[in-house]
Amino acid sequence: MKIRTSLSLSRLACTHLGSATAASRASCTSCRSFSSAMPALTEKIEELGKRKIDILQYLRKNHRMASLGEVRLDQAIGGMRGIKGMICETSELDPEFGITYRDHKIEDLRGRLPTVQGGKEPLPEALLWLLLTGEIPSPEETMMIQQELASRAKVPKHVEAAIDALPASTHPMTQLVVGVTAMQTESKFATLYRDGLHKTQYWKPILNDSLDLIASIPIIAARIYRRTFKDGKTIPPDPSLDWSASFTKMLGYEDPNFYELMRLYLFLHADHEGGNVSAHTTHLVGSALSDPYLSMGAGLAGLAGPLHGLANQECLRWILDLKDRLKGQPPSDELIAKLAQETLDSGRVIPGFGHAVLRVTDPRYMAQRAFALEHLKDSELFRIVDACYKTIPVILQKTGKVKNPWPNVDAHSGILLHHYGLTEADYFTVLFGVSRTIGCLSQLVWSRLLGFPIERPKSVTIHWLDKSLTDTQGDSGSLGLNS
Ligand SMILES: CC(=O)SCCNC(=O)CCNC(=O)[C@H](O)C(C)(C)COP(=O)(O)OP(=O)(O)OC[C@H]1O[C@@H](n2cnc3c(N)ncnc32)[C@H](O)[C@@H]1OP(=O)(O)O
Ligand SMILES: O=C([O-])CC(=O)C(=O)O
Repeated sequence: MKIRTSLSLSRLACTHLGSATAASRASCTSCRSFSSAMPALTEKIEELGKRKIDILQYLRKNHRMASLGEVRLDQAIGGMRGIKGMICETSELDPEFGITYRDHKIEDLRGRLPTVQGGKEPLPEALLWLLLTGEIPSPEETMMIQQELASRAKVPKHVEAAIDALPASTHPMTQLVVGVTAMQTESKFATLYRDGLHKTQYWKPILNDSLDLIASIPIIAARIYRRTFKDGKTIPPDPSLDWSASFTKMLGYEDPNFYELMRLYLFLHADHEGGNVSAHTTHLVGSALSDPYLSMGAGLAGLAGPLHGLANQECLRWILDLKDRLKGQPPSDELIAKLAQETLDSGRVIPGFGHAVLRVTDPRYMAQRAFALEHLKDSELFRIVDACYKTIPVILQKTGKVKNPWPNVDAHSGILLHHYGLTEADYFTVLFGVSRTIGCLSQLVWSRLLGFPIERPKSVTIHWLDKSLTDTQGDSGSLGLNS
């Protein structure tokens, strides 16, 4: 499917050493780092980077010791909620309004980012451009990055072999982590670092590796799907299609409405500021100058946790369980309340509800709900999700401890995928992971561009807490408690 423009683009040559011969370019360390990283995109990132670096330098010089807030004991014990301890440029999460991508709300971008001709949903490759450059791309720029990704989409044989060495029953997220990590052999950053690349240049091969990985991860992900859930025969990428449609086709689906859903899905799940588990892990590992393949592999391992990305598979299971119990009857508040209470009583969480930062219904949930209202209004599973949307927050509120009783992104995605035939819940987080490469790797490019150091917060022992807090609060401490 084509974007709303016709543009013929050849691969752009390296501008760094404009007139150098191919042989001299191939032997030049700096030039090799530039050679295939899209000069038009690189220049835009560099331009914005200069402005941001100036601001950071000014702030460092004039406000170095300014406080961003105290750190309380409950935050140290409670997963560092609310501590402002890192910088992320690509997106920001407001508890009341949800995520903004470079200051643009989800619902605004759903009318502004380029789409395919005749389509409605934003193209994730256009979002990648926005996250990297801070600018909404033109259709021509979107086409440029789309073609760039299509030309980079390839997976070495040893990566396929590494995945194929695992039993087909291995959880798809484990296979994804293995595949992405095995791609590390391709890292240009790792090679250039060993060759002595100057630190101000790191971000360029990081960008180069990131584009390669974003381009290729759909091939890895589709291989996993085909070997675990289908006949094992792979379907090649289709360079005439956009990134999402080509991926969907590789999975084995060709419904244009499913292509639209996947564009929306891959757009919505891409980025959620810096502190979520997958982004923060990618950032942390990357701060040690591990390359994008290793950093993203680690981030994906974090995404595979049921309190984070894996919640979407748990959600579909929960809803299917409810459907079985309904035995064809319309969903009743009583039955939903009963199942929810059983889940809570057994010491489990209700998947797809709650959030560490959000205090409203996730706008990503609302975007999926809007899609469902348009495309699958009559689906039984949608009716169940709709009933849960009205019933579960009340039940969670009654517990008195859940800070956010409202649904998050994971509460909706499963039934949409299920509607188009992708029913294998264990696979859902892989789709999330494919999308998240866009956000995590854009963050990684920016972390290296801004020259952030290795991340290393301070930890303390319970003894240290006991001693320093009780000394300053004037009580005698808890030293006798366990004796
Ligand atoms: C893409 C994403 O990652 S979105 C999140 C996906 N995860 C889920 O949907 C899983 C279900 N939700 C949860 O487990 C949580 O709401 C989280 C992990 C998302 C956020 O956790 P927190 O920030 O610790 O939430 P909060 O401060 O509200 O937790 C307070 C208590 O409420 C409980 N709680 C929070 N959400 C839920 C829930 N959906 N069901 C039952 N209990 C819940 C917590 O487990 C905690 O209980 P505890 O004090 O007995 O340990
Ligand atoms: O922000 C979080 O902690 C979790 C989340 O919704 C995401 O990463 O998409």
